[in-house]
Amino acid sequence: MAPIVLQQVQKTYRMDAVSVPALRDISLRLSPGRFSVIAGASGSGKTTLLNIIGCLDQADAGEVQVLGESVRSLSDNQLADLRARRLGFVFQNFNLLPVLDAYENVEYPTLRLGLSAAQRRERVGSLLEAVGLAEFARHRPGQLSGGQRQRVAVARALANEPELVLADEPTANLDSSTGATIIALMRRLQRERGVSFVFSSHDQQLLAEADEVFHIKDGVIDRQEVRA
Ligand SMILES: Nc1ncnc2c1ncn2[C@@H]1O[C@H](COP(=O)(O)OP(=O)(O)OP(=O)(O)O)[C@@H](O)[C@H]1O
Repeated sequence: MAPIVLQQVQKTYRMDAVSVPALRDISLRLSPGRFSVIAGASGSGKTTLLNIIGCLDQADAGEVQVLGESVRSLSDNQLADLRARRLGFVFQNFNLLPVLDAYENVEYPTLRLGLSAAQRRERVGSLLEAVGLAEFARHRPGQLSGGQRQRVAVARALANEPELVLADEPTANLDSSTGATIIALMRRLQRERGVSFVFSSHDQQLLAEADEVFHIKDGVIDRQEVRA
C-alpha cells in the first residue's frame, strides 16, 4: 500500500487582503518502505505539503490519503489518533521538551498507547541504544549537542512504532558531518524496521540518499525521480 496518495491537492493561505497560493495542484504517490524526499527551494511549499501529509493542516481541495485512510472522512479525534499511533515526526528544530530528559522525551509518545511500565522501559531503552545515546538517557536537551538532540528526536519519532515518519528539513540545523550521521542513522532504522520515511529538504546529502525525489516548484511537482 502506498503510504501517501495525493490527488489534485490545493492550499492557499488567506490573510486580510492577500492570498498566497502555497500548493496549486499536487498529485503524488509515495512508495512504501522508502526514503522519499520532497525537494524544492525556500517558499516552494514543502512544509505546507508535509503538514498536510502529517494531518497537521488540511488541504482546501483535492484528495489526501494517509496510510489508506481518506483524511477528509476522519473526525478530529480520529486524526489525532492517526497521528499519535501511526505517524512519527522529526522537525528541523528538534522540538524536544526542554524540561524532560532524553529518556522521558522518547517515552512521552508511548504514554497513551496502553503499554505496561516494563514494556515502555524496554522500548525506550532499546531505542536510545539504537541511536547511540544509552549513556545520555538522563541528560536534558540543553545538555546535549544538536546532533544528539536530533538523535533523541529520531528515537522519539519511532517510539510509537509508526508506519510512516515525516521529517521536515531534519538536517537544516546540523553541520554537514553531523547531518550525514543522522541521515545514516535514519536510513539504518528505516531498513531495520521497514518504516517509510518522507522528508522535506534541499540538503544535497539527503537527496543523494533518497529512493525517490519529488521536486516541487511554485506549488506544483515539476519533476519526479525514482531510483529504487
Ligand atoms: N501560515 C502561513 N500564512 C501565510 N503564508 C504562508 C504560511 N505558511 C507558508 N506560507 C507561504 O506559503 C508558501 C509556501 O511556504 P512553505 O513554508 O510551505 O515553503 P517551504 O518550501 O517549506 O519553504 P522553506 O524551505 O523556506 O521552509 C510561501 O510563499 C510562504 O510564504
